[in-house]
Amino acid sequence: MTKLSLSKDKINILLLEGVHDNAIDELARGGYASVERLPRALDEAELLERIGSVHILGIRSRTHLTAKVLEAANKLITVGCFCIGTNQVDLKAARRQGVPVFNAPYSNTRSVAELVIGEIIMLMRGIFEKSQLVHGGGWMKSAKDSYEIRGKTLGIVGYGHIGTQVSILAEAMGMQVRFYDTVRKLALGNARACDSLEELLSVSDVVTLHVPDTAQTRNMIGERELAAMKKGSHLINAARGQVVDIEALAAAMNTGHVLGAAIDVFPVEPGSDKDEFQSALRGIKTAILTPHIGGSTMEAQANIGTEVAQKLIEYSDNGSTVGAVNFPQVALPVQAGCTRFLHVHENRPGILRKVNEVFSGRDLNIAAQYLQTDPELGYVVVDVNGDVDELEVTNDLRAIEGTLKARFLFPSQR
Ligand SMILES: NC(=O)C1=CN([C@@H]2O[C@H](COP(=O)(O)OP(=O)(O)OC[C@H]3O[C@@H](n4cnc5c(N)ncnc54)[C@H](O)[C@@H]3O)[C@@H](O)[C@H]2O)C=CC1
Ligand SMILES: O=C(O)C(=O)COP(=O)(O)O
Repeated sequence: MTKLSLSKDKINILLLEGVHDNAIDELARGGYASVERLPRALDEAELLERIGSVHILGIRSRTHLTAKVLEAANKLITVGCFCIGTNQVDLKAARRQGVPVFNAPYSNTRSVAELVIGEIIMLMRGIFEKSQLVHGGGWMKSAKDSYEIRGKTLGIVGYGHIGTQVSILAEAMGMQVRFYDTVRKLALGNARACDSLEELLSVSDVVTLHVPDTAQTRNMIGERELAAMKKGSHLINAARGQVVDIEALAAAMNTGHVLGAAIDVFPVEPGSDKDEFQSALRGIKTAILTPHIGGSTMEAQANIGTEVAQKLIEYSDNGSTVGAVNFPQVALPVQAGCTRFLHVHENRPGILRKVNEVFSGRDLNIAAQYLQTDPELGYVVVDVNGDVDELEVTNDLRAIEGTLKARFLFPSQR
């Protein structure tokens, strides 16, 4: 039977923000039963109170894992973001704690792309404003500012997993697609790259944003960029809230320069469904505002639940970091009859030698070893044959200066 440094029933798993049932089922199949699931995010104070006893934490986009929380997470071995974005986690602080962070890079991309396609038509026909009026007893039967999307130009900023799917769907409906990305990308179908963001903004009837939240994308759409958009055009943001200067967008919409917008993500989003949403866009009739639900479909959530739970199990069971967003990627097939040790350390000279001395000093045979490093971090997986005092070895590994984390996983299949 597989023996863990901590038996599976003692591994405490906390899943926040209503992670899908599939995650619980997958974890149960993997032998992990000590799982607590909460429907909401926890704030920093609540996290600080609870994190000390958590071994595996699952979150979505609303839980902010700050350096302070991670430093208090003495038992934490891994974090799963049950979404695409990982900007809500201080990834560097997690690395410093020797904690790999996983996400689901594809599972909700189609859902976002479909929402965007729907919004393009809603915006180009002024559906939101007209529908609101009808709800209030009004009747605005007019073709003013309403257009077919056929033949119009869609500008996609960020031609990654979501941007490319939007591109294909929009072309299928007869739109001309232009895109701008900082990385050279293969243009799909008849889409054409723009040389600059300014060029894209100046030719597009609808601009849709699909970039991650980075220092370069913060406020990438501000007053200047909005002014560079065609008069009467539309903006869609289902990427990250910080990408658009919301005050500047509200001003551009109030003058009518930007006719409509569909915004799913905001610089500040309510921590829970009970908190009031504040934004300068509230009340602007041509602004479709949605509560960060781009990836919130039954299909996406089910797939994400399975995908991320599997990654967490893989890491907990055998140390695989394949798919981790902040860690060197290591996967080593399980060796029969071996005990597996995992050692995460600062990448500085001499540490691997000291790790090996822990084993050679005991006359232990290393059956397999796999090391991956990046400029700051080293992660080594060591499989050792025969009888070994796991606790003693792990303690010696932990004593090596520069060690961030050390644990053992097997012996198995003896
Ligand atoms: N609203 C929602 O519920 C959801 C939002 N998202 C967000 O959508 C965004 C995009 O997701 P994916 O397409 O999966 O990401 P991705 O990583 O596949 O694509 C992002 C693209 O943006 C490009 N890029 C990065 N910086 C850029 C810059 N400064 N200018 C132009 N291009 C730049 C990258 O080269 C890449 O091609 C992420 O921020 C993610 O968090 C994802 C899923 C659901
Ligand atoms: O996948 C993402 O990056 C998202 O923005 C979706 O976040 P959520 O899981 O809906 O909180």
